[in-house]
Amino acid sequence: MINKLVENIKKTNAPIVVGLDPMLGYIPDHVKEKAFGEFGETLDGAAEAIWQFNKAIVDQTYDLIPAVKPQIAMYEQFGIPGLMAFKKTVDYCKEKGLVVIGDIKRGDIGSTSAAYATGHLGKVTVGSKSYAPFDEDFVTVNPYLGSDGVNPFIDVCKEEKKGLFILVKTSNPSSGEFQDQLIDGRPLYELVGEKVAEWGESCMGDEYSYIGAVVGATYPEMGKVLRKIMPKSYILVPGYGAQGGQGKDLVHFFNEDGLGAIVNSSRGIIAAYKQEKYAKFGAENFADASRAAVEDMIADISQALGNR
Ligand SMILES: O=C(O)c1cc(=O)[nH]c(=O)n1[C@@H]1O[C@H](COP(=O)(O)O)[C@@H](O)[C@H]1O
Repeated sequence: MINKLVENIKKTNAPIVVGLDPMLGYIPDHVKEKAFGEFGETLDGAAEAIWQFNKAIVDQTYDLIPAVKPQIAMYEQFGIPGLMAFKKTVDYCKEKGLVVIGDIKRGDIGSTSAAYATGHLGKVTVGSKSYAPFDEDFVTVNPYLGSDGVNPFIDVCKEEKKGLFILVKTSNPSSGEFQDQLIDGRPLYELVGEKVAEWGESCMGDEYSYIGAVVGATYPEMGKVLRKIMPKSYILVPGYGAQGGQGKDLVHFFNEDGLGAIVNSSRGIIAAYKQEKYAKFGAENFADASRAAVEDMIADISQALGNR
């Protein structure tokens, strides 16, 4: 899958990911009214609204982008119907040729991680049959439990030719509370970055490893150091847009070949119609506003990379 991700990035010339984080508050009234008319103000109604919202955005943007990142929490909050909307979204995006990064941030003791990896990346066996329950291409993994919590994910990736993005330095304001703690004079995130590089060595695709890292756009200086520590790992960079990251902050997350990083924006794209800049589209044309926001994000990052 790392090869497909790199191929899609080269084809679109757009190192970006659209984050499909569909909170109900971002969904225009006309979409909600239609869904609630059919299913009532129920969990099924909410799930239908988020599915229709996602589908419209994917239909208007898939030709411009290499990948999407549905964040499972936004679906899980609507229970089983929400998870069904998650799965429908994963399948639809794959049909459209997009790489799907399931943002699930899992990680546990080995046997439990193995079950998460089976459910999200692998196949589960039921009697004589086997099923791929969620079937994302990549997932995000929390490495706090150490190697035996991460290895089951790596094993499934090797079998299924899939990939991981492992949390190294997260974008949120409190991320330094633990991640920046010094151990023998070095911050913990650097030690985790070294471990990601080591895990990645035995997991090489053609140019890059399928074991990648997450490093927030909000910490560009740390991104520069981590880029060097993990030269063969793709870096998923969230924090663009709504959290304040801009193209000019991101150049050092990329390698000299212009590859090596993929920048996520969720609210900045899916709720673009709510921003003054895109207000002219109106709520009716929310997906056109998302397309314009994708085009602007690509231009911003390309310009920053061109100027370095
Ligand atoms: O793993 C992630 O994607 C992630 C890691 C991180 O450090 N920071 C971060 O914001 N994210 C996710 O990236 C998305 C950011 O959303 P926006 O701030 O709306 O663009 C959310 O789905 C977060 O859960």
